[in-house]
Amino acid sequence: MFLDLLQAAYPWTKAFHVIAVIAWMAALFYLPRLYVYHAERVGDLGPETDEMFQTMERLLLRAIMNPAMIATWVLGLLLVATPGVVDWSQLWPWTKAAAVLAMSWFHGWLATRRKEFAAGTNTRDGRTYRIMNEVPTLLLVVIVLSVIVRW
Ligand code: HEM
Repeated sequence: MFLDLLQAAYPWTKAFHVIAVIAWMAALFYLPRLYVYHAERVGDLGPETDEMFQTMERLLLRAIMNPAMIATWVLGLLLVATPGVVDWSQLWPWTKAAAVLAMSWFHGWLATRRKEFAAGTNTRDGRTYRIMNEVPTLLLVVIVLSVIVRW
């Protein structure tokens, strides 16, 4: 019964999964960019700029990044539960799962860095955030190749 429902909803579940993924990725790309500017400029521009960055970072995390991650996970797991969608004897579900777990770790890493900026205890420089900005790009490539090429 529930499985029939999942099967009937499959294209919709997949469509909303991809929509949630796009929102999540947009935030995962933008937040480390904000951290680059925050880490590099805050000394020159004073406490008002610091507060403005903090507000942008908090809202991006709370209003977009967290809800988008939850929606991506819930809809993704519904797809996993849909009969005939995932064949665990193939390689692609495993590479995708590994990259998705790494993406979720990156999300948590960014959330911890936000708390440090809010407490005024950030120790990392702009260069570190520039480098970390590449992490979601690399993981995105692995995920899209996994689901589309299906090795
Ligand atoms: C968070 C946990 C996630 C789970 C459990 C999950 C699971 C799934 C499953 C089972 C499918 C269906 C595959 C098919 O019908 O062929 C799917 C499709 C898809 N996923 Fe995810 N996914 C997750 C996160 C992500 C992320 C982070 C991305 C991108 C960064 C992503 C991108 C996609 C895309 C583009 C498709 C559509 C592929 C197609 O058209 O066949 N997913 N996902």
